[in-house]
Amino acid sequence: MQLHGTHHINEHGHLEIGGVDTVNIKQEYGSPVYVYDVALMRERARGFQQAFEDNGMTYQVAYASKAFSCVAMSQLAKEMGLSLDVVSGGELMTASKAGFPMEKVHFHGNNKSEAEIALAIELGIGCFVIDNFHEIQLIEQQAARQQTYVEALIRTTPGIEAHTHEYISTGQEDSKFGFDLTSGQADQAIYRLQQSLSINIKGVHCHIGSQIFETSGFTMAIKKLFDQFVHWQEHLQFTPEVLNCGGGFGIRYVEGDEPLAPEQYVQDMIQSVKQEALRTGMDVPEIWIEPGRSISGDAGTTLYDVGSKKDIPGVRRYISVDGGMSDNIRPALYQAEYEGILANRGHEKADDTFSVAGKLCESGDMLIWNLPLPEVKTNDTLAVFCTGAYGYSMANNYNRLPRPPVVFAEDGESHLVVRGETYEDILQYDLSYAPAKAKTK
Ligand SMILES: Cc1ncc(COP(=O)(O)O)c(C=O)c1O
Ligand SMILES: N[C@@H](CCCC[NH3+])C(=O)O
Repeated sequence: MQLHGTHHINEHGHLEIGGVDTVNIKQEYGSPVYVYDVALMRERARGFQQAFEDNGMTYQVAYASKAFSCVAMSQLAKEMGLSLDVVSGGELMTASKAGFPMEKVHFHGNNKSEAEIALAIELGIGCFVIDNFHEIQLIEQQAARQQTYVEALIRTTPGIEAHTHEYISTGQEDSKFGFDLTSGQADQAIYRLQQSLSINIKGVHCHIGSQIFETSGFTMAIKKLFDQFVHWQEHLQFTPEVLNCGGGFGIRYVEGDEPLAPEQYVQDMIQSVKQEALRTGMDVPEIWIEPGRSISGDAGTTLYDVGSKKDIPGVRRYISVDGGMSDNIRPALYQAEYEGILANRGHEKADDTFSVAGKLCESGDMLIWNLPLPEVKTNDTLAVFCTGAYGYSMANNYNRLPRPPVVFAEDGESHLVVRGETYEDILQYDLSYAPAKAKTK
């Protein structure tokens, strides 16, 4: 079992994260609980930044807050000198509440509402990543209403779609996002934006997918975009100042996952941009990236309490935990795989395999199949690793389970950064139904 960052087994045989014993964390905050290794998030973010700085590049590393967003995470992103990618009014308000510098916020989304656009302009965000023609119109209306103008990138679909560690070329018809390059939609969008009095188009964005293990998809996209840059310069006199290559850098969830070091993705990207600039005679643009999973993913660990057990002789041994697809929907949604250990007995040898079931009313609510563990007992603490991205952010109240708290651990201290939901929270939106007259047929 490979432990990440500050995760290690201490002298009591307990898993420790950020210098804090996870057995104590479970005792103090209850379970399930998401625990983040803050030092590891700092290391990941710094790795990306350093790679740009070592190459003397002008850059922005925007944390994709969809991976894990809360006020404390936005504050940490601010402290780490990151920009922020948001995709909704909710993520935008979270950044605003955290005092995140709005000029470093990039607003994404294929269906931003009028209200979201108005709010973003009011708050003074750094730029919109424009996805479609409808959005151009909405932004223009809102900017005119607020008597201002905005900066923007256009999101393009370069015809390269990455599926985990594979990539395949696809046509624009397969993506709901962005302006297609080959059909001329992107050309039309640029022309349209050049006429705009309220939108300044400063560059181009593309995002080819998520959990990518190699750099060839990125380099192919960069090549395609530079061909387009030449075309735009010739025909539209448009030269992008910014090239945003998106996110999607993979992490190691289980044995067999072999992501590159974060710096490597950036190195290859920079090299490819420089090569393409040389080939086409264009200037090297600013490079922006948007990592989500690769900053918060392997920093997060979920602690559960083991409850019931069920042995089916000759078939399987099940253990059930006090959470499941409500706090981690990824196994049910994507057949995502995870590893875990008993956090209170980390030094003991695994001598059998157990399949970890959630407590929700679905057979598909399985977190891990056939996990090697020592003989599991009720009230053991199960730690499931790499739940830091798209765990809390995709959590839900299925079966009316309260969402777990989030704890940041660093330098031997734990901090509650999102409190766990209570039954009162679950019930807070419910109103009674008491019609004056009972309806009769
Ligand atoms: C536009 C965009 N940027 C960034 C990301 C972040 O991706 P990841 O968390 O895989 O780095 C996503 C999600 O895939 C995305 O859609
Ligand atoms: N939510 C997905 C990834 C989607 C990324 C957002 N564009 C996951 O958990 O892997």
